Amino acid sequence: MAANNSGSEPRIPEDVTLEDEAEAEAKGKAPAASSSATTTMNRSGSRPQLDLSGAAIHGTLEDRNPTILLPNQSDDISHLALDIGGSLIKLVYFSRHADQPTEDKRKLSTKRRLEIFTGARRSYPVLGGRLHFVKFETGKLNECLDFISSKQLHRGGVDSPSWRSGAQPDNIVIKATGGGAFKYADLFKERLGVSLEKEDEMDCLVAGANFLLKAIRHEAFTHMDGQKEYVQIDQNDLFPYLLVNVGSGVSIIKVDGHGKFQRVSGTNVGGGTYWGLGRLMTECKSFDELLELSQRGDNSTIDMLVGDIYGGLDYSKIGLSASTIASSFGKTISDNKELSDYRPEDISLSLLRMISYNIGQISYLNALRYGLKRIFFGGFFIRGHAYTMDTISFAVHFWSKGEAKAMFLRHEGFLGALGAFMSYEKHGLDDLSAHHLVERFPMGAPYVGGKIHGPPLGDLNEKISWMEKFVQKGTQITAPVPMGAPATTGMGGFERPTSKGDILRSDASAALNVGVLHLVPSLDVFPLLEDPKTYEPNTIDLDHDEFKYWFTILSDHLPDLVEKAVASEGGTDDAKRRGDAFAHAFSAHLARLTEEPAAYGKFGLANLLELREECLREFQFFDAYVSIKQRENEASLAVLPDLLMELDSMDEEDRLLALIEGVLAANIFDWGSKACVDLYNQGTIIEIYRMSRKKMQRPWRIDDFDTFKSRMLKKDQPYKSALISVDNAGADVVLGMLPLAREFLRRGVEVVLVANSLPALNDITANELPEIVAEAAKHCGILRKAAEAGGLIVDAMAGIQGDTKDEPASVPLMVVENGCGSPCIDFRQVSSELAAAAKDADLLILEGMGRSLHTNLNARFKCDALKLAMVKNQRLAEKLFNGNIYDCICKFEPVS
Ligand SMILES: Nc1ncnc2c1ncn2[C@@H]1O[C@H](COP(=O)(O)OP(=O)(O)O)[C@@H](O)[C@H]1O
Ligand SMILES: CC(C)(COP(=O)(O)O)[C@@H](O)C(=O)NCCC(=O)O
Ligand SMILES: [Mn+2]
Repeated sequence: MAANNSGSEPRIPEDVTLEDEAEAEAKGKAPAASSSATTTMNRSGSRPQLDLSGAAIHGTLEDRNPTILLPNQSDDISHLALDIGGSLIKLVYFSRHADQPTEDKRKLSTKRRLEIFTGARRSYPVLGGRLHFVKFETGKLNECLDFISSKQLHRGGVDSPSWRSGAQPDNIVIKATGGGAFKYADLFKERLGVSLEKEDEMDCLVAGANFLLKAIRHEAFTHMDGQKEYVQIDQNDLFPYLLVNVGSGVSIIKVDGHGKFQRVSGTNVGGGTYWGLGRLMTECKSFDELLELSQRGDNSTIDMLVGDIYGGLDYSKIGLSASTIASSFGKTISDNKELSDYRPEDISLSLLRMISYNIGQISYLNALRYGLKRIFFGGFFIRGHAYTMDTISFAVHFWSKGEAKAMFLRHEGFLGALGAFMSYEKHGLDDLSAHHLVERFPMGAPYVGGKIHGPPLGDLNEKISWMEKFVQKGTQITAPVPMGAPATTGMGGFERPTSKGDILRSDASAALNVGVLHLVPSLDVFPLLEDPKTYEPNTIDLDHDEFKYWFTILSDHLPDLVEKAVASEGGTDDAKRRGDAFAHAFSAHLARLTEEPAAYGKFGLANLLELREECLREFQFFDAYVSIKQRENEASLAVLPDLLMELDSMDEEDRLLALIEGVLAANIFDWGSKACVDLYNQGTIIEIYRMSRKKMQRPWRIDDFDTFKSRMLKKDQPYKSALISVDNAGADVVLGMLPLAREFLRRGVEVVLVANSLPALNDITANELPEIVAEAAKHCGILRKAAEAGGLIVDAMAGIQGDTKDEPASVPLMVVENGCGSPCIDFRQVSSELAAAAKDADLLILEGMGRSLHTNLNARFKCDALKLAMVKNQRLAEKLFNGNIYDCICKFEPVS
């Protein structure tokens, strides 16, 4: 964990994306010790390297976040790389997950677990952790040095053994690129005792861009007429492309492959020119101030336009409108005016247009020269600024007559630093794919519209204090995005920016655009997805109207959620503080997304619901619904024996129907649905369950039950292995899903129950499930034998009701975690445990609104799939099924 260094950390006036070390989610596993014992890792002779020899998992195999011991790892490992440019210093650093003991109640026998893991075990060359992105002004190098020093980044972070033992960082080498790696090498040695190992700037830019384009799903986007659109990059069709890095100066690189590139051109008129000239010509003290000014500018007072020359007319013969700039700053020659006679706003806009347009044009010419159609723009000049991107895109589009496409990168300014980081040998990043990376947006950095800046937020208390400060100030915890779509003439010119907002989202808040990248090597693509490339988890696009609706739903639900969360932590004053901070943080995210829906990349409802859970965890609410879940589990387990008896008295066909009805009816217990929560005031759990069952009337809104039943009754083609993804705690799992699982077991079908890795609303987790199964097994031989066979019940608990030794062996009942902490599931990123279990499955059952309606309703799988849910939201029922709230869905999709 970060040291509690409030007050001692440097002030960071630049945007920073800081670690959230409040909770750990490591799933990194060490590679098999033998396989890496002799690996040589030293590509370029630098010392920082991970020595994985002898690596071993420390702790029990059940640990979700096992500590990895690297006995042969020298203490001076560096997890930091720098790009020291003419204007800005960019840092990329890696923090390993905090070693947090996980309380794991799972009763899986080690033997069974090993069986599962044998299938899933692989060697993970990269350790689980997080990549952070931070920048400083080069002119404030000292702040950067203070930052590195306070976090001991040059010594592997404050958690590293060398830091704790107070060892000297002799011989530590840090990868660095950019001119400053040469210029400031001595200062780094003097201040931090570290040597900078220089990496070639172009190598780094290309390595960084290639990594991002390969590993981050929504890294690249187009920006035309104010519209941002993410572009899916096909890995097999990435090269060649043109990379234009707009930093202080501009580098133009033709990229043909990994490590294959040529710097084909460049221009000295770049970001430094805009900022430098702008500073001289206006009173601006910061780059952002200058950019902000441009948003209120009118360049027609400064630029000579076609209309100025043609008496207000277009020069239509060559396609130039009257508002096209004929000559940047050209008008100032004819007026008898001094610099002070011009508005700084107009100057800034003229400058911005001149430089952006010029860069766009030169880039296009180079693309033309090499026959390239795609141009990626990076560098901090872009700064995610809508008008800058629109201007560049316009130039590329205009000159290429739509043939070439300008694309931008979310990690625009960090290409070089990432590339330098990549140059550490054997960190394993090269092997990472999109499914190993999860981007999160913690409130780790102070961000607010206005000018509040502050220290990096290392610990929970600091974060809470920040949120409180915002509230006290009555400041809106979001900064508006002032730019509307600029009006284009379509004829080679731009009108002025149409929106007149005057605040550029503060630099610190812009940090939210780039989150912390969590490296989770144990995530996998679900192997039963029919086509992972075209798979889209979200059923409905979160467009403007849809977002507005969910904004209201989630905002309305907040007070109740906070109350539950605070109660789950004992209702203490500390919990109340954290509850308030959580509410403000989540509201701030919502407000941010309202301003710019694409702020965090391509965002669907699944992401939004997960963001809420992540926010809770950020403020250390690990299970807001814990007592509700317990209460409902107990009440449901008490009536389970009667239900099982009732089911056992039915014939096969009636029983199947009763089971599916039971699942649908019990899915009503959903604490995320407002309508359902209102219902809970009207009766006990069992009363509501009975009422819900009584109301089950076929045909359901989607009713494939008969086809499913026929398939189940096919005696010559029984299923072998069913993956059953469960949803909510209480009646949902106990009275709905467990009896269904039992039906499969009694038919000789192996069952793997799939549950969340982390809590989300009232969802049952994989940790909680074995106890429930064990409880249920006390009254049911089928469940008991299967749970024993699956290692779910340890020996001591077996034989509770008579000796089962003489009974025939059962197929196993197992539990695996799905890798998620959300009410939805994205099958591109599931636990390797689930991926391994899926290999033998011939039936997948998805249950609940989150996992089978909000997500995956249209997903196709390689095995038979049954999607079961009660629709607990009127709008969704109308939108998806032209139906009503409490409609039921039983969608069966056999593969053949
Ligand atoms: N906060 C900032 N301070 C200074 N320049 C900034 C800032 N934000 C964006 N910029 C722009 O980014 C440019 C630097 O981009 P960058 O990619 O970091 O290049 P370099 O490596 O040359 O420093 C500056 O010249 C300026 O135009
Ligand atoms: C979060 C949920 C998807 C959980 O549903 P579940 O998967 O448990 O069936 C659902 O509660 C939901 O969409 N709630 C918000 C809509 C509402 O309050 O009407
Ligand atoms: Mn749920």
